[in-house]
Amino acid sequence: MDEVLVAEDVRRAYGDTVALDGVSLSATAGEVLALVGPNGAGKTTLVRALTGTTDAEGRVELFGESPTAVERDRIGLLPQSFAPHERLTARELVTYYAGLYDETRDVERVLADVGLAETADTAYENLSGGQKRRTCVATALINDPDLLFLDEPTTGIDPAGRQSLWDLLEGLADRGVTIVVTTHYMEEARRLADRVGLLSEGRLVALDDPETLIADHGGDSQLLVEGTFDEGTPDAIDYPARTALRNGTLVVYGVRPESIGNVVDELDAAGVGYDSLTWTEPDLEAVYLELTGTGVGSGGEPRADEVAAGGAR
Ligand SMILES: Nc1ncnc2c1ncn2[C@@H]1O[C@H](COP(=O)(O)OP(=O)(O)OP(=O)(O)O)[C@@H](O)[C@H]1O
Repeated sequence: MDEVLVAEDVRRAYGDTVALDGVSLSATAGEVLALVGPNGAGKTTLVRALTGTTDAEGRVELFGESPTAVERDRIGLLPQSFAPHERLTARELVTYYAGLYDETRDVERVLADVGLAETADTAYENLSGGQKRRTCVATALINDPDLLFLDEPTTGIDPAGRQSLWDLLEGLADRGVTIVVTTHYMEEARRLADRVGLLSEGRLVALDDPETLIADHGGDSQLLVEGTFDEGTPDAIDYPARTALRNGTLVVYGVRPESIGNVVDELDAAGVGYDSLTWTEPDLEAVYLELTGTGVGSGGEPRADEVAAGGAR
């Protein structure tokens, strides 16, 4: 398969801070690769190393050339920090970026694709956070790139806007565009990516398709029982699966949906009252926790409570 992107042993340090500690990966045409990790894991530095916007050790090739040698039109980049001129409208901004390339897509089509057709004449400073981010995405799409890097494109975008952006990116990938996207939303990575790379402290701890990652490292499904329990409660329940208290929640591991009734019977038999039951499948968050000992959390910050949960396993 033709590799559009190859990176080998990429390293980058800022003084004593090791931002990238030997990352190797590749991507093929039409592949969506998601890079996931909490704040400080190295996602932005990796995107910058892959696009040649920061110096890094190791080998990076895009279309068989060094990032700075590749024809500019072929690459689209949405940096994490991107602050366009506030007084220009969305249409003016996208038109401005179109002027930087010899050949571009139609400005109106790109604005429509990112859902800004109705707000194209609003000054950037008056757009909502999500509309601003979508304007930025549009500037990365205007040159009709073959390889697109998006550093946290959906941050600040509401669920409906995220959904439509995902649909847009899937359409691009179907047309053969390779997409490298960073996110700290695990579900976004699972939904969008052909392969997910889990970054922790500058290292790529796993890179595979999300369902394989979950099957290999996600562990058991769990039944979460909310209520008021004491330390002896897990032992009072006569159920074959492992049961533990985690931050006040009674967790029964390895429960299949069809067995939830059996757990309820055991809780009743043991005289354990509860407020609610929630059944959860293993997900990428569980994979990350298993492989790194820490969680990512919805805001990208490491989840201390999940460190404790990891210890309880
Ligand atoms: N220009 C810089 N100067 C000094 N240190 C930096 C610089 N850029 C990144 N770092 C450090 O490198 C490490 C990786 O940062 P990076 O921004 O790549 O992480 P990230 O995963 O993108 O985080 P976030 O989700 O917060 O954007 C962090 O410890 C960060 O403080």
